[in-house]
Amino acid sequence: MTLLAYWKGAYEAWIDYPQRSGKLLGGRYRIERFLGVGSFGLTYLCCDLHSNDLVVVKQAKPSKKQLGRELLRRESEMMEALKLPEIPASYGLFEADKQLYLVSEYRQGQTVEQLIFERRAVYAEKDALRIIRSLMAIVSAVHEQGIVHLDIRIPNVILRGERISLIDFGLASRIGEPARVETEANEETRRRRTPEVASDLYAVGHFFLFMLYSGYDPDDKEALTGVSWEKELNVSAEVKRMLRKLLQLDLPYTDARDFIHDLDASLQA
Ligand SMILES: Nc1ncnc2c1ncn2[C@@H]1O[C@H](COP(=O)(O)OP(=O)(O)OP(=O)(O)O)[C@@H](O)[C@H]1O
Repeated sequence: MTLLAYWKGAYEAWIDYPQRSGKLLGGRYRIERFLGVGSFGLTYLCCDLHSNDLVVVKQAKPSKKQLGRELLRRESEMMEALKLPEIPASYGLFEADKQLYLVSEYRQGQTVEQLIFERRAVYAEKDALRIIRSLMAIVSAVHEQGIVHLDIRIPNVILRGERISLIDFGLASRIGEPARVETEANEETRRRRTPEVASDLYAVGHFFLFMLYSGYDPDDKEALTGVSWEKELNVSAEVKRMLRKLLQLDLPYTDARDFIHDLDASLQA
């Protein structure tokens, strides 16, 4: 690494350092807790002093300059366009101390990532099918409005009992618009980021695999490292068929409703 690259990295880490708990943003939102940092934003749980409600406030990462701000504006626009009960409501953007922030509704619960990796939740095939079915109801409603999420992953789905929420619309795009991927992006990134229905379904395929792997104990079996999910996971023939289509190993689904049809048939079986 060159000395310049080193200093640039150190400078960015410094300007992107999360703000402290207790600080008031825009004279209204008191930081309760830092929730996390993504590629383009810093997310905080805040108390809205006007309503006394907890809200989520996302700050465009200072080091990402104009691009970070543009993406936050887009995220706000997408959330405004998608008023669905399973998507946190957007309360709009504000600017303070030259920083741009997006305020949205806080959804209690745990992300599927936290449930699997921290709570050690284990999902049997039927449980996973039910959750994927609820997720697909949201995904399909998003698609019906001409939008694709493009970042469906286990940290972006929150569960609380039967209630499911899909968050993080930072990469959401209108179906058919040009892909916003770098020219040197690999095949996997293209599959996930091209603004078309198949990209979300591909991501749901991986989400589904994460849930099914939650019950996988490699000690139960011979050393299978490096062997594909089809050999490692003990799943029904119908689930295998759905996964192969989602993951584009067989002729892919072109519409979320076709996958939902197969899910319903499997759940009723
Ligand atoms: N509306 C919300 N309700 C509850 N928790 C939330 C909400 N939005 C975000 N979070 C929490 O904050 C974390 C980071 O938020 P978010 O995914 O929006 O940020 P990000 O910067 O885009 O991160 P990444 O790109 O790494 O997913 C989430 O994983 C989740 O735990």
